[in-house]
Amino acid sequence: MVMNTVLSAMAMDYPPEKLHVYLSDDGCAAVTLNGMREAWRFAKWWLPFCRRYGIKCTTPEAYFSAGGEGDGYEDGDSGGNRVAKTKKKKKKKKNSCKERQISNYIYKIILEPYLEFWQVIQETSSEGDDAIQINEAKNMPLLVYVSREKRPSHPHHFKAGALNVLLRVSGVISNSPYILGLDCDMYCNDASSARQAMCFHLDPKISPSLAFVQFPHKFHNISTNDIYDSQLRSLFTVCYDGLGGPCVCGTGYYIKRVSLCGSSISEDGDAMKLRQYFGPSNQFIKSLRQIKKPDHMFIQRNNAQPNESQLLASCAYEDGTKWGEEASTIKPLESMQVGFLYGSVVEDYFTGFHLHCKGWISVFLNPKRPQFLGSGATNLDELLVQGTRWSSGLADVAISKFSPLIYGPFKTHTFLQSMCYAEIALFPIFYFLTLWCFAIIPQVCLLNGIPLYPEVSNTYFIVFSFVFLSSLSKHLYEVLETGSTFQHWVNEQRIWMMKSVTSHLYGSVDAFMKKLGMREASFLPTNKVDDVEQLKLYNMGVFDFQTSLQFLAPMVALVILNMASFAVGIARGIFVGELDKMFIQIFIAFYVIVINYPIIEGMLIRKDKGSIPLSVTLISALFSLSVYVFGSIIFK
Ligand SMILES: O=c1ccn([C@@H]2O[C@H](COP(=O)(O)OP(=O)(O)O[C@H]3O[C@H](CO)[C@@H](O)[C@H](O)[C@H]3O)[C@@H](O)[C@H]2O)c(=O)[nH]1
Ligand SMILES: [Mn+2]
Repeated sequence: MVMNTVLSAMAMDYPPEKLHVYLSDDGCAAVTLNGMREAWRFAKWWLPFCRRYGIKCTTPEAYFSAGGEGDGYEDGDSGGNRVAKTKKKKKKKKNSCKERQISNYIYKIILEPYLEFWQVIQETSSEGDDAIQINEAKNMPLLVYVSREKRPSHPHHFKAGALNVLLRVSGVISNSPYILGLDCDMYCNDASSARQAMCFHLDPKISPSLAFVQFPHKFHNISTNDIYDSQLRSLFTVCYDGLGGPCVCGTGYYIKRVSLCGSSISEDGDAMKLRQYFGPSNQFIKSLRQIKKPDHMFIQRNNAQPNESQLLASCAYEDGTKWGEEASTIKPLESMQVGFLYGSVVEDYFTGFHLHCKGWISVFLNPKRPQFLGSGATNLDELLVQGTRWSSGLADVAISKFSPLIYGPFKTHTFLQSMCYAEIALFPIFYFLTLWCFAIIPQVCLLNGIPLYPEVSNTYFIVFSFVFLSSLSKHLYEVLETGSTFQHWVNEQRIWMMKSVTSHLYGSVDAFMKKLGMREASFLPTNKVDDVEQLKLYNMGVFDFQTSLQFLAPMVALVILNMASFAVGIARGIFVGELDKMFIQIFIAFYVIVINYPIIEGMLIRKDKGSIPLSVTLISALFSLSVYVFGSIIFK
C-alpha cells in the first residue's frame, strides 16, 4: 500500500527535478525502507510509462486492477496494442517486485536490524553529490525515506510530530515552497492535482494570503450501500468554502511552506531568536531564510549532511524549542506558528484553525475526477475507534484556551468561519449529551407512566412535531441535494446515533480526563489490512458487530430499553387509553428502534460471526435494567 502511495506521488505530472517525495516511517522498519528501494527501482520503469501514455491514475495497483482504466474512473488512455503489451510487461515487473520485496524482508529482518533515520533512495549507494546528480540525470523525482527517532522518554506527538520532522528534513534537502500532505493509505488518482492546486497558489489575487488548497477525502473501497457512512458525506460535501476556506483535512492538501514555518521571518532576523524557535540546526535556519526570497522557486536540491538530517529527525531536537506551539506572544516574531501544532490528535483541524486565525485563507477544490483516493472504514470497530480519536481530539480543542467559540471570532477571515470551527469542535460533546438524554429520559418516564410532552390534541403538539420534522427534512434535503439516496439518509441517522452514544461519549470523556491529567494522549491508527470475511459482510451491506463490549454495550442496552418502553407504551395506549398523552414518547422509542433495526437483527435474528454475542446481549440487558431502576428512582 505504501509503495503504491509513493509511486503514485512520484509519477505525478510535474517537473521531476522539482518534485521530492518524502516518506515518514514511524516504525523504522526494514521492510518499509526496502519497499522504498524496490519502489524506486520500479519507478524507473513506471514513470516513463506513465509519461509516455499520459496515464492519469498513477498508482500501479489501482491502474492494473482496473485493467488499465484507473479504478473505475474513465481514464481516456485505454486501448492500443502497444499500450497493452507494455502494460503486461509492467505488470510482470510489478509482481517480481512484490516477490523480491518479501524475500528481502526476511533477509533484512535477520541481518540488518539497525537503520539510520533517513536515507536518500537511489540505485547505487554512492555518497553526497553523485546521488542527487544521478537522480536528476534519470529524470526522476527525489525519494527520501525518513524515520524519526522515538524514545519513551520524549513525547513524539503522533502524526504532527512526524510531519514536523518531515518539514525539517525536507527543509535542508529540497526546501520546496509547496508541500502535498498525503496519508500512507491514500494515493493519487489523477496525476494533475499539483498543477490544479498551483492554479490557486499562483493566482496573484489570492496567492499572498492563501495557505493551502484542500481536496476532499474520497475513498476507493466504499460499497454502494456505505452502511457506515465512511465517505463522511456531510463533512466533504457541505463545506464552508465561501467563508475563508475549509480546514486542513489531514491528507490531500497542498500547503505553502511559509505558512507553517516562518511567515514573519525577515531575512536578517536575529539568528539567536530563530534558534530558540526552530532549534539549533544552522542549515535549517538557513533554509527558513531562503523560503522568504522571491526567487525561492528556483532553489536547487541540497546535499544535506547526513549528520544534519539525523539531528533534525532526533527526538531531542525539539527540546526547548517552539515546535508544535502557537507562540503568538513572544516578540519580535509575532503571530508565529512553528510547524504542525501539537495539543490535539486532530492535528489537521487544529493547525488549520490556527492558520485561519492568523489571517490565512484556504481553498476547497473538488474536481469531478477524485484526485486522491483513500481507504475508508469498512467495519464498525474501525469506524468507532477512529470516531473516538476524532471526538477526543476535537473535544481537546473545545475545552482548551483555543476553543474556537472564544479564541476565533475576531481572528478568522469571517465570523461565521469561527462558528463553523466551533461547531466541529463542539459536536462530540453536544451530541453525546443530548442523545444519551433522548435515548433514556422519555423512555424511563414512559415506563413509569410520566408524560413529558403535550398530548396530540394540544396545540403545542404541532410545535414539537414541527421542530422534529423540520430537522429531519433539512438533513434529508442535504443528503438528496448532494447526490445521495434516501437509504443513505437512514444510514447517516443510524451512524449518528451509534457514534453519539459511543465514540462521542468516550472521546469527550477521554479529553476531559486528559485535561485533568488522568490520561495520556493516544493515536490509535486505523487498521490497514483488510479481513476477507469482514469485507464480505461489508459489501453485502450487513453490519459487522465484531467490536469491543465497550462499544456494543451502550448501543445494545439503549435499544433494549427503547424496545421495552415501546412495548409498554403501546400496552398502556391500548389498555389504559394513554395513547394521546404518551404519543411523542412512544414515537421517540419507535424511531430509535426503526433506525437501529440492524442492532435488533444482530441481537435476535442473525447467528453469523458478525452478529451480537448472547453474552453481550445479556450484559446489556442488565445494564438497561439498572438504567431503568435508577431512572425510576429519580423520576418518581
Ligand atoms: O503517530 C502517528 C500516527 C499516524 N501517522 C500517520 O497519520 C496518517 C493517518 O492515520 P490513520 O491511521 O490512517 O488515521 P485516519 O483516521 O484514517 O486519519 C484521518 O484522521 C487523522 C486525524 O486524526 C488525519 O491526520 C488524517 O489525515 C485523516 O485521514 C497515516 O498516514 C499514518 O501513518 C503517523 O505518521 N504517526
Ligand atoms: Mn486513514
